[in-house]
Amino acid sequence: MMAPVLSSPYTDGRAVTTKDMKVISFSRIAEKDPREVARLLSAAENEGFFYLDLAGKESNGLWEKYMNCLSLMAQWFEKPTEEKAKFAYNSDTYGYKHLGAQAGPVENSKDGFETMRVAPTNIATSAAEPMPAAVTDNAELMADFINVSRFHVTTLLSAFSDAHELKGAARYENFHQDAAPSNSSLSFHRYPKCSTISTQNVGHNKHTDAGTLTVLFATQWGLQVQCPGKQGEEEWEWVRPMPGYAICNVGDSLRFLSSMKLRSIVHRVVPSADQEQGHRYSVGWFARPAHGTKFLDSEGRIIRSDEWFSQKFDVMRGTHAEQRGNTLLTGGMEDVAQRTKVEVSV
Ligand SMILES: O=C(O)CCC(=O)C(=O)O
Ligand SMILES: [Fe+2]
Repeated sequence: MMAPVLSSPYTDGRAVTTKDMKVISFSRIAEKDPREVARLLSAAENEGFFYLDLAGKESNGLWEKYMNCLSLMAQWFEKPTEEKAKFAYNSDTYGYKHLGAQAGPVENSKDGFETMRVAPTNIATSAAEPMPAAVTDNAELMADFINVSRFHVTTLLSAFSDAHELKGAARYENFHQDAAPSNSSLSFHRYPKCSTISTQNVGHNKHTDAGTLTVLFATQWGLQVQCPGKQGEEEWEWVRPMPGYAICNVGDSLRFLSSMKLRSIVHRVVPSADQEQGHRYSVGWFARPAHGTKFLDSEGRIIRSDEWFSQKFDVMRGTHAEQRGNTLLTGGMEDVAQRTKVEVSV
């Protein structure tokens, strides 16, 4: 059973302002309702983040699929680290990532999450680098979760293609043929229980997502987005967890493919009151274009999406000083002052 969503991310329960985000009905997008498509486009062009209401039959039980897969993986995360580390394959699309492998939200800190990633091609027991039994024994469930997530992404991408009047191979969904090799991946994240005042091995450093669209599932506080504040400086705002709704965001690859018409939002994860009580979990379907897809990036280069992806993950593992040196971490969404700011606390 899922615990109820806490009313506040703060341990003293104080009221919180949350980011006002559009709620898009997936059913209406699937039906090509022009008003809903216009709202979707406005969310992607102006905000870069939106809630996706999964209640309709068109969503094919996606929320329940997420809950079933998460409960399997939450049990798996209980295993000792040495056990989990057997599935670390030095890949950013499949296998285990240990706590602290990337830079954290605070200067000189390391991240506070473990990840188990499942690539669509990696579920079969026969894979050269096998997944844990929690995945292979439930291959159908995992494949179903991935396929239905994919269907959601394709439907959204197709709405963007229509809105941007793209034809044939130029349509966004056509860079995402299921059979084409890509870095698309299903990621299960666990942020171990911690105190909200710790700064080492907590949270997830600021970033934009490397791929096209992310469909994120989370029922606990922790996620924050960067928004222009009153003083002209960027400020962090909390994203309210909403059971039954996925949180979608436009990644660098889709922004670049759209010639910057669509926007990404810089986001991060910091410890919240939930994490004083137990681990925090989030699950993401990270859609990424087929290998070889080319675009103009935020460094002014024509680059392949798979190359952008691998450079970005290298930067995420780098030091904060290295991250300040180019636009890769936040995809060019920050001005120089913001990008080079040293974060001394969260
Ligand atoms: O854990 C979360 O809620 C967000 C994780 C995230 O932004 C990511 O993995 O790209
Ligand atoms: Fe992200």
